[in-house]
Amino acid sequence: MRPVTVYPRGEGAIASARGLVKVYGSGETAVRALDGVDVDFAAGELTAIMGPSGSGKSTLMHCMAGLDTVTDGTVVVGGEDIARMNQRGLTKLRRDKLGFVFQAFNLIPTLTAAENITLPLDIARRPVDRDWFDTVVEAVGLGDRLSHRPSELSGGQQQRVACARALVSRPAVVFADEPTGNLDSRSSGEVLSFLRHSVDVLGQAVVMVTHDPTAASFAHRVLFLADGRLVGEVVNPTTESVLDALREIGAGRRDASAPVAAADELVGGRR
Ligand SMILES: Nc1ncnc2c1ncn2[C@@H]1O[C@H](COP(=O)(O)OP(=O)(O)OP(=O)(O)O)[C@@H](O)[C@H]1O
Repeated sequence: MRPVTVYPRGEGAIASARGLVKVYGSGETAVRALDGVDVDFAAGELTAIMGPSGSGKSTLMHCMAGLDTVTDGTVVVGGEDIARMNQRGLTKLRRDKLGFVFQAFNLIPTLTAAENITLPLDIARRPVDRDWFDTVVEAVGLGDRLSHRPSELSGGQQQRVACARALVSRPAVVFADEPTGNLDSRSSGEVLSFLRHSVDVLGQAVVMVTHDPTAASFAHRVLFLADGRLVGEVVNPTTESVLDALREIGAGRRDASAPVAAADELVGGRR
């Protein structure tokens, strides 16, 4: 594990945070969920965020995506400072510049795959760029399933529809929160391969929270959070190097004589 790469003044990043602090509550019960995070996410990069339960992964993603307010610091996404935006501005930013993939696929059961994919654009009354739609559908490998409803698709196929829905508006960044949390290993592989493909071939920026070292190994870079701080990164990760980094975090926080048990608990504790 090495120190987290931060670009000078965030140049070249599609989304950045500096000095990001998030405190929930106040007084004695206040929780400092993020404690001064500097981070940059680049286009053409799939970044995984890992760390123990309660380390601040979801909070970081929510603050970067304008889903939660920040206590201090700056967050810039697609050139806009979202820490200063009002609710209307945040709604527009999420609609126009961000894509989301959640653990639950959140597809509309009565709509076909194609209709689910274009739903955000249809709601926003924005035209569908047919060339881009075809590119995304081809990349996701669902060309022959477009007229199917979610109940006629496997879990992996449903999540690939959700990924295509996140990409169809050409967002600056896709945020994926445990995108493979509900999938078996084969379906996880399908979804992760697609997310990686969307980054390598379509130039997308994807940020993914995961507890799974194998899922993280699909990323270009894995960031590790502990107690609200970014404590290191692994570039071009493998399952093994991610496990080693988790052991390092576990070893620093617990009995150093039992780092492997600590890592196993971090990795397996959620299953
Ligand atoms: N709405 C909230 N109100 C109060 N405290 C919160 C709230 N949301 C999160 N927290 C606290 O902030 C800290 C970070 O939580 P967060 O959900 O970001 O962690 P996480 O790393 O995503 O955890 P997990 O892996 O369990 O999902 C935790 O101590 C949590 O209890």
